[in-house]
Amino acid sequence: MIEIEHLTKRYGDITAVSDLSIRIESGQIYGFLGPNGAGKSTTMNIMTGCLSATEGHVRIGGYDIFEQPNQAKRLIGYLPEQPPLYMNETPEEYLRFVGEAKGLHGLELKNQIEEVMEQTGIEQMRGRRISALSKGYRQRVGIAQALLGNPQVIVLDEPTVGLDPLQIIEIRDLIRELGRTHTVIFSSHILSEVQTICDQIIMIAHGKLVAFDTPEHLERTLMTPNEITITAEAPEDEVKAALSGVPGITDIDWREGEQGLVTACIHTGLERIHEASRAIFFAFADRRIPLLEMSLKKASLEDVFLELTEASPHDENGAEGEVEQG
Ligand SMILES: Nc1ncnc2c1ncn2[C@@H]1O[C@H](COP(=O)(O)OP(=O)(O)OP(=O)(O)O)[C@@H](O)[C@H]1O
Repeated sequence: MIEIEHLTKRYGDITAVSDLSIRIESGQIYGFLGPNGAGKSTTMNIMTGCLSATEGHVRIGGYDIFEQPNQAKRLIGYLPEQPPLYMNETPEEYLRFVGEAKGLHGLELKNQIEEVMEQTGIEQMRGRRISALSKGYRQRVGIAQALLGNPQVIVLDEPTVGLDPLQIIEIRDLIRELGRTHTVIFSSHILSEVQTICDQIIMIAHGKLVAFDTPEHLERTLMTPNEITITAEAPEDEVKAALSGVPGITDIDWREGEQGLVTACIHTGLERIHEASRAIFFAFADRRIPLLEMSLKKASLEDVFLELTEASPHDENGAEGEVEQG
């Protein structure tokens, strides 16, 4: 559906997107994840024909966005980070204006406006000025205009930013709903959001692709080890002896325990956390060593994100690499 090939965008000395290649298939929800300044908006602006590229190609449904912009743009609806809403207009007036700009008119325009207002739940607000709407409803109006013209792909740049928790839930539900009938690509720097909504995660940092996978597979294949923390009531040498026969342990950090107690943070192999915790339990039980505490910390998507997007010392953009979470 969308092919991005060797895409590069430079703003003077700043390389916002660097040799990015992605292939997006129809009918899935893609989360575009990356820290601030990673290049998400730049990529989305190029993909939707709003910005030129320095190098590379983008094809939408086989049409080149730079050479056949009209055909390519017809297949894509876009909600930019700051949608150009006309505050003095009502949603209905605004949608009519956008629809006409997309080449719709007459009955078709009227029907489509009704349809997108229903899809985004803004019918009740049709006659109010946009300036009087909450941020959540304004965002819905922005999504409604993206849906006009029946595009196959919907691209949403940070659609939940600045919304309150209830509005965030509503917009996420709307994205899920749209995912049933459209290919949806939305950017975010909120991990939990991307994890719960998307079928695929595209992760970028410093303008480069660092991961492209399902949320589940990304979590399973990351490099961060799992951790098991135990507290046992026994001398340290007995605890060491008990752990020496446990398979799957890659490393142990010994922590200072209270009197008579030993605390250790045990690292295990990637997929072996339960195997290791079961073996630890029985090793201590066999030796009748009281195990007072055992807690598991599984590697999470957050770990993957931090691991893959960590700012490199040679970061040419000077990007901050900060992570915000919802
Ligand atoms: N018009 C511009 N002129 C110069 N530099 C720019 C311009 N637009 C973006 N940049 C730079 O390009 C890089 C990528 O920016 P971009 O807005 O695409 O990132 P982003 O991932 O969308 O970030 P955010 O989540 O903060 O919106 C950043 O270093 C940014 O400062």
